[in-house]
Amino acid sequence: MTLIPTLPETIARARADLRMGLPIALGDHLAAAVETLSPERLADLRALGPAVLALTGRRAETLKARAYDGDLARVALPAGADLVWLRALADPAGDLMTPLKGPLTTLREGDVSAHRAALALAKSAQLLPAMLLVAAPAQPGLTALPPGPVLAQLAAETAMAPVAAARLPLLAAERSRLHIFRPDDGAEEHYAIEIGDPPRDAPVLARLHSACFTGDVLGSLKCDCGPQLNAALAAMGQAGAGVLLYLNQEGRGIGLANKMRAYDLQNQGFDTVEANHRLGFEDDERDFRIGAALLRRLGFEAVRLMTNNPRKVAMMQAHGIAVPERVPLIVPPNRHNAGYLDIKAQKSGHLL
Ligand SMILES: Nc1nc2c(ncn2[C@@H]2O[C@H](COP(=O)(O)OP(=O)(O)OP(=O)(O)O)[C@@H](O)[C@H]2O)c(=O)[nH]1
Ligand SMILES: [Zn+2]
Repeated sequence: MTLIPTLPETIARARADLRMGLPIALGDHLAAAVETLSPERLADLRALGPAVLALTGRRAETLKARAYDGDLARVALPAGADLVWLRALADPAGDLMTPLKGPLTTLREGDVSAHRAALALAKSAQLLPAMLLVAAPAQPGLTALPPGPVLAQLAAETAMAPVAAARLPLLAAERSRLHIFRPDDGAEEHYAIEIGDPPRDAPVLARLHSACFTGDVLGSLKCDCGPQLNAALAAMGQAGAGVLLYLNQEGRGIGLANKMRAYDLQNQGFDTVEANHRLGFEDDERDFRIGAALLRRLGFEAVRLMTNNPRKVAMMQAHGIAVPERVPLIVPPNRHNAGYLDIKAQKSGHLL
């Protein structure tokens, strides 16, 4: 029967539900995102049984909560815990103002697959990775998913289909085409800008650019994205050939809202890596398999990759794209981004 939603389609619905504040069923648990949960729904969920707050190991570290499950911690809700308490654990914005949230009691033993799937879904919905879970059966009308298969599906590579392409003369290169690719899992579309008519049997000058609304569109001085984007297009224009992938992985994959939370933490004195960790994310949540898949779909097998990030080179090679040459893409620092660029060199291995 083809009219029943597939697993990836149901996951896409679950992402939308969580973003709206609607709980979902994960196996024998109901799960809701703390960020979007209303007080009324919290009360209804708590009426069903003892509730647990699932946090990533990263967030638990900041909160000094024991993460017995390695990459995640299950915090038991004390009797008086309300939405203010939950949000304070979920969101590090107030950590410095109200540092003492504990002592927190975390659970050990038992099956954590629903909790792990819940956190993976929160990340894939670009919400704060903090999920409230209650052991209760699925309710009519709620999106229901099996935890194990959800985890496997979220870790799997998504197929990308070309949707449309057209000529798009650019300031940097008049002979350019913009290609749109759509994933089959209802997630973000990604773009490829093909400059000139690069031969498919030779390494192409290529750039994998991750979306940065603040840098690319607003000209933010806090990062190097805008100047890197322009420099890459200019180099390709000059060479007469190239391909720039514009990947909608804003904020290294955490989304613009979480990136602004990270910026707020940076204004409190934390660096770009610490800010991600305090929010409960890894330093870099991007899936670079998408870039390799798009290059292959466009017919490229080898790239001269414009990047300072050795991880990008390694990920291309690991996913079947040869990188015979890395082309550095250094732009002059300014007084707002010098610290950020230093941290990328020190902690993320960027070559400067
Ligand atoms: N989470 C987070 N993301 C940021 C921050 N500053 C910039 N970004 C994001 O970081 C990404 C920058 O990616 P790129 O320039 O493609 O990659 P890179 O890893 O720096 O490597 P290069 O190829 O050398 O530029 C974009 O998605 C930005 O939105 C920050 O402080 N926190
Ligand atoms: Zn940027």
